[in-house]
Amino acid sequence: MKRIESVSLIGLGAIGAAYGSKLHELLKDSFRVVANEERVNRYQSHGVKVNGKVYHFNCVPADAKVEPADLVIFSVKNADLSQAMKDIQHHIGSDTIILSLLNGISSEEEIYSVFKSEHILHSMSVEIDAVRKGDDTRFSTLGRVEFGDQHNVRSEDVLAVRDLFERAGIDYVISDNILHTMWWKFMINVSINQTSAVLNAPYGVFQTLPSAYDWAKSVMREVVALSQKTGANLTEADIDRFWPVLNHLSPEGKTSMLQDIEAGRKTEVDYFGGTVCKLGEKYDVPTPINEQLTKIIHIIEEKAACTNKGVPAQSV
Ligand SMILES: NC(=O)C1=CN([C@@H]2O[C@H](COP(=O)(O)OP(=O)(O)OC[C@H]3O[C@@H](n4cnc5c(N)ncnc54)[C@H](OP(=O)(O)O)[C@@H]3O)[C@@H](O)[C@H]2O)C=CC1
Ligand SMILES: CC(C)(CO)C(=O)C(=O)O
Repeated sequence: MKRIESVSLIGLGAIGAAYGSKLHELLKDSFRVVANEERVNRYQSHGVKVNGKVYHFNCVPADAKVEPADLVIFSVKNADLSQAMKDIQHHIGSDTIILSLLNGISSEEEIYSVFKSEHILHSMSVEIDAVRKGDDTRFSTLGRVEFGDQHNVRSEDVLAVRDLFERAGIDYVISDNILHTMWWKFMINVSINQTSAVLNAPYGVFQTLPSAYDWAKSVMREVVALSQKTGANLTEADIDRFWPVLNHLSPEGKTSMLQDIEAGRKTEVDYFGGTVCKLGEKYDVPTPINEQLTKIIHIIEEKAACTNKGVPAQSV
């Protein structure tokens, strides 16, 4: 069996730092964090905090020529993926396994279009409630990584990643139907990320207010309808499967999209509601709630961009 002895990760944010802390504890300096000079200086001068503990990861500048890693993990936001692929290219060799922990349903394809690698696994992290403020990440649960081969076979790569997760103490599930798994997570993000962003609501609001969760479910139903056309075939039972997951998250925890809104960053709305609306047009499936959510979130982003530039929104 292939054994993963070296891992390179790009995107030391909430997700990257949370899983990175486990990989660093296992692999020490064979776990490398790739970043540009400004980020490397920042990570090296203060370290990165995960649940109160300061980590000094082995940071490698993006332009350094290095030995390829056994496994490369992407954990940037979708809009940063294209730059991240350039920055981490020296870490990807012909045998390197690639995992993308990005939400949405397009990152694996985007990575394939650049590296043409047969070693890209599909994956997603679920039931994790990591919240990041600057370089300080906290989580109450690390959840699990669900991953699999695009043909749903237990390939050598799948078994190698399973072995790594066992050694690192990262919970995982190997999916037998990766398309369905990816779409299930997509449905959750389209729903809970976007509704939490416009309601300014941490998980506790959805756990305790039936009206909020009912609305979130109506967003999921648009994705269920679409999935019937794409072959992912989600059903009402898949919606019901999210309730116990939601209740396992910290009431104070926040979706990655709400964290983006609060930090005045651009969100991943184009990869969630934006994608739903495009697919809705393609397959002639109505997606009215996603259309409104997408519009509202774009407006919130525009307001934040004005604030960031010091321009009052009313003068634009
Ligand atoms: N947070 C969560 O609970 C979950 C998030 N996800 C998904 O995981 C992905 C990452 O989300 P999250 O961790 O929350 O995002 P964050 O914004 O917390 O982290 C992204 C990190 O990527 C860094 N980055 C961006 N571009 C580069 C680059 N070229 N080189 C090196 N570093 C780079 C950013 O650095 P800087 O800050 O310096 O710009 C930032 O630290 C998203 O797709 C999200 O939807 C999935 C499950 C749960
Ligand atoms: C499912 C959820 C909401 C938390 O793990 C997530 O994926 C996110 O915050 O982006």
